[in-house]
Amino acid sequence: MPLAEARQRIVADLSPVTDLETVALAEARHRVLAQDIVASVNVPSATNSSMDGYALCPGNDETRREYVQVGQSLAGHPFGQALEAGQCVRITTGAVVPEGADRVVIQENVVTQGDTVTIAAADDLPGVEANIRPAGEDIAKQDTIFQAGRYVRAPDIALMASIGHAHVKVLRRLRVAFFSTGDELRPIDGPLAVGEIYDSNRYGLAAMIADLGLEGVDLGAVGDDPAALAQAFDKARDCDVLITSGGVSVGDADHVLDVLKTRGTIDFWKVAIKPGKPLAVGTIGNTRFFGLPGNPVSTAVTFIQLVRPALVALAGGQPAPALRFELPTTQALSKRAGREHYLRACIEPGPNGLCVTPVGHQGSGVMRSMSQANAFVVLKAETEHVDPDALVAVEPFAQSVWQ
Ligand SMILES: Nc1nc2c(c(=O)[nH]1)N[C@H]1C(S)=C(S)[C@@H](COP(=O)(O)OP(=O)(O)OC[C@H]3O[C@@H](n4cnc5c(N)ncnc54)[C@H](O)[C@@H]3O)O[C@H]1N2
Ligand code: MOO
Repeated sequence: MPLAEARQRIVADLSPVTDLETVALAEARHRVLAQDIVASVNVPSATNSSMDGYALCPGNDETRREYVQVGQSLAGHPFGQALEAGQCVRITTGAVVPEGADRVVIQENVVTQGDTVTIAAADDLPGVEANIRPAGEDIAKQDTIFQAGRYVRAPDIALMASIGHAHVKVLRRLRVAFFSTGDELRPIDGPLAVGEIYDSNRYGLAAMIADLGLEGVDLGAVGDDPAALAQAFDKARDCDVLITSGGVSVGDADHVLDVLKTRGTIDFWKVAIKPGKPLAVGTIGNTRFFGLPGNPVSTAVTFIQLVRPALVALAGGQPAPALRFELPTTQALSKRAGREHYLRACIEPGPNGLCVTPVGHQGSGVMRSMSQANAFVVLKAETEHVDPDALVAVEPFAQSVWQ
């Protein structure tokens, strides 16, 4: 199946979670908002100074340079009275600007003698509103700062705290079960016999699921045994999603699809992507199923490119479109026509601006390429050759996957 069609089919007809829970704001990071967030206060709450200096009431005399200091307004300790023409107060950053004052002069620009504050140079006369932050400059009371469906990031926590929003209604976390398959897999804290390998994909999957803020349910490593696989499938029934790694190709021990057929349905199998061709997508009852190929880079690439947008949508969020742009490649690239290729690459500064270089060995078992890379180079299915310095499509890893 062409990659574009697979992408479309994966996100079509998804039923996002709807159950809500209320969490303390500090727990809301990487959760999906289940309510619009409306400000009940202005931020800042009062008109205040952005600098340490003197809040001035020039009256009708814009060129006035001499003022009488009648008090002070410190952050948390407002002056509390109105100023008259020719008066000023000492003011600190964040302190309330008293009524009557309409500008602040920074303290570096004045000389003081007793109660008299003089602006040293005519050039330093502040204009109206200088160094003043109006009430509601950031958020006005009744503003909707976020809409339901928003994925909460660290700055959002600060913004909600700034309006005193102590508890937040969020969607329940998507439950994502996962297991790896293969008789060769061993726990990572034991020895290896000949032909055995550590079960690295399960750790990679757990980390990618956790990175999204979703609840991972680790069902362990399952041998190449249809009965054991069937049991593992059944354990995932109360989860929203099941992701497996391995056993989806055409080998004698690749039983995942046969077992899936006894438990649910296969929507499609095999996508024109490299790495990741034998990806299988299906359903078991209400659980969405993604059978990822076992080669570690294939597991990671199919998760990022095809599973992640579905997880975001199922969790109640909006998958962000891929941030894709073109950069010159420092190397010639060759491939066979037929599949869209996702090369692991590094975007780096070059002599004429940014360029991109594929990192190391591109084999689908070579996980170091994933670890070292900071971007994918995407080559179209029909592409066979790219010359050095030609523009290629690039997708940086750092982009957000939630809108
Ligand atoms: N005759 C054909 N052979 C293969 C084809 C094909 O079209 N015809 N497709 C190849 C492609 S492409 C891929 S990708 C792999 C995927 O196969 P499976 O999903 O069945 O994966 P396995 O055979 O179970 O494992 C592949 C490879 O990955 C290692 N592996 C598996 N699980 C883990 C794990 N949890 N942690 C680390 N490494 C793991 C496994 O040992 C194998 O080396 O099939 C090709 N074959
Ligand atoms: O296409 Mo498979 O996923 O590379 O090795």
